[in-house]
This record gives sequence, C-alpha cells and structure tokens, in this order.
Amino acid sequence: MGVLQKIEDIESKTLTLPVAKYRAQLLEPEKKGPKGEGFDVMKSGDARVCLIGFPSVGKSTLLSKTTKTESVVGAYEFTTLTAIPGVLEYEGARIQLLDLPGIVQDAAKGRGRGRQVVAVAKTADLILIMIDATKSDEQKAMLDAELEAVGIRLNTSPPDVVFKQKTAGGITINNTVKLTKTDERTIRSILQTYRIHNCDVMIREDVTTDEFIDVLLGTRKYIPSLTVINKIDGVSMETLDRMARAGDGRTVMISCELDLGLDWLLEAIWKIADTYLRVYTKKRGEQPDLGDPICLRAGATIETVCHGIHRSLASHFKYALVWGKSSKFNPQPQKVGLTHLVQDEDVVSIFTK
Ligand SMILES: Nc1nc2c(ncn2[C@@H]2O[C@H](COP(=O)(O)OP(=O)(O)OP(=O)(O)O)[C@@H](O)[C@H]2O)c(=O)[nH]1
Ligand SMILES: [K+]
Ligand SMILES: [Mg+2]
Repeated sequence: MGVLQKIEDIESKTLTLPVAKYRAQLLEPEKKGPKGEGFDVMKSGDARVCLIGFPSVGKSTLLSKTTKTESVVGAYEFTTLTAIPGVLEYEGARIQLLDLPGIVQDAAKGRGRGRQVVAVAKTADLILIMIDATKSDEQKAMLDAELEAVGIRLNTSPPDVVFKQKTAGGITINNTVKLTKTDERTIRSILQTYRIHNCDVMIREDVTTDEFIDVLLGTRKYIPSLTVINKIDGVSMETLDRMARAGDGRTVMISCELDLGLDWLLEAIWKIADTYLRVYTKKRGEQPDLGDPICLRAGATIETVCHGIHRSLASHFKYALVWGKSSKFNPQPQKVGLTHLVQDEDVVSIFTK
C-alpha cells in the first residue's frame, strides 16, 4: 500500500468513525465494582424527578432552562456522562430535577451506562420520559420497556396486599375480596418455594399470582411518570395533532428551543408533587427550620423522614418527637417510632442512639 493510499485510508476511516461511538464507550460500566449501583448523587430531602430519554432529546436543555444549574447541551449524542442535579423551587418546597445520560436500547441489560441510569430512575418520585417529536414514535414504548425491565411499574399503585413475616404460628391467609386470578393453594406453594413457613397474608384486591410475588419480594418500584414530548417546533401541525391524540393524559408537549409549554410542564410536575407533605425538622433546643421543608409523598413515615435527612440516620434511630397534626397530643408533641405516619406541616425531631 502506498503512503498516499494509507493516508487516504486513515482519513476515510476517521471521517466515518462516529464520535458518538467513542462517547458511548465512555459510558460503558466499569469492569470492577458493583453493577447497577447508580450514580452517587445525594437525594436531598425533597422529591426527586428523573429525566429519562434517548440521547439528544433535550434533557440537559430542559434542566438548564428550568433550574439555576447549567448542564452542557450538545448537538452530539452522549453529551451528558453523569447525573446532574438541579432544583425546581415552588412555595418554599423544592424538587430535585436530575439530568441523566441518554440511554440506549437494552440499557437495563447493561448496555452503556444505561444500567446506572435506570438504577437512578428507581429512586425517583416522578419520572419524566422525554421524547424527541421529530424522531420515531416507538421511543415511548422502548423506554417503558427499559424501565419495566428493572422492576419499575409506571403509574400503578402497589397491589393491596399486606404481608407480615413472623417467627412462629404457621401461615394465615385472609382475603377481603374473591380471588379469581390466583388461589390460596398457589399462594401457599409460592410461600413454600421461598421457604416462608410463618406469616400473615391479607389480600384486599383481586391480584394475579405475579402481583402477589411482587409484594412478597418487594422488588418492584411504583413510580408515577409524565411523558414530555420535546422539539415540537420541528414537526408539522398534523404530526402534533396526531401525537396529542395518541397521548394518554399524562403527556405534555414542549419546545425548549421556543419556550413553548414549559409552564404547563412545571405545573404538571407540581400537580403530581401536590400529593407531597412538607415536614420540618428541628434540632433539640432550636426553632424548626420553616424555610426548608422536607417534601415527602403521602404515606411517608418517620423512617422516610430519616432517609430524607441522611442515608444512615434510620439505623441509629432511637425515637422521634413529632409536633403537629399527626401528634395525638397536638399541640403537644408525641414520642413516636420509625413507623409513625407523618402529616403535612409536622415538625419532627430525631433522637439517635
Ligand atoms: N429544535 C429543537 N432543538 C432542541 C430543543 N431542545 C433541545 N434541542 C437541541 O437538541 C440537541 C440536544 O440537546 P441536549 O439538551 O444536549 O440533549 P440531551 O438529551 O441532554 O442529550 P445527551 O446528554 O447527549 O443524552 C441540542 O442541539 C439542543 O440545542 C427544542 O425544543 N427544539
Ligand atoms: K446531546
Ligand atoms: Mg444531556
């Protein structure tokens, strides 16, 4: 091969080697270390919203537009290589908006840094599924499938089944509704398979066998989602109309570029966040910090509050004092344990061992 031809050869290769491919390699999970751990971003006490989508749909553009954080925007794929947190503020409450790397198909199986991304999505209180209006209609179904593959159930509540393991007494199964999709024998044999010999099971919903297993293993996460269709500036009115009709009532159409629909989107996020409770923390002998609530979902307990303050707090927990609606001595405080349900505007002091 002559020198000129070699140069030509190299040049043609350089031109055809997509930069995106190399950037994608940067996202490969590291060989050593635990897999699927997610990025190490502290979940601040407030609600977390995760941005999930294929590369270059405009996730970072949205973060940069709606929060004070600048996340690098690029016309090339895999611009974002890690998790970038920003903060949405509203009436003293805050929501953490988390920009994440784009995922590729089969992310859940470990392609790219996808496994880490979906692991972070599991910690979200709300997932924004972001779609590029100018690209294929299949994006939504593909993203749903990736989230499903890691055990995320979108927009459904957990099955109404209460499972309590005991140390003795055998198995008791009670159901308040007729079971048409599974039966007691099946449930007993499943319990046996998992070597559970003593427990109380209370079934208050006509569950399937799979749903029962979900409860038993506790591996599923039930997370609400909103579909965000970005770049609507790039499609025809016809296409827009078709996408609007195909939407499921949980769809918001925006253009980050033209500032279209962003207010609606923020409103929709806060509407979902409306089911959040604000809890204030107070150190012994100090006034509660009323300007800095922890925002929690309905059904939150003192344990959830602990997690909101610090990851390891619950393991050192001794007791808590709670003032407000959830204290049965209101306006006096009540001494409570980890399972106590908090209510909106409660003030909580945590005491550790
Ligand atoms: N036409 C149009 N372009 C947009 C819009 N929003 C973002 N873009 C462009 O889309 C490209 C990708 O934007 P990014 O915000 O980097 O996308 P990303 O989803 O964060 O991409 P990765 O981090 O690579 O996954 C950039 O060139 C943006 O300027 C929009 O509403 N309309
Ligand atoms: K990009
Ligand atoms: Mg990005």
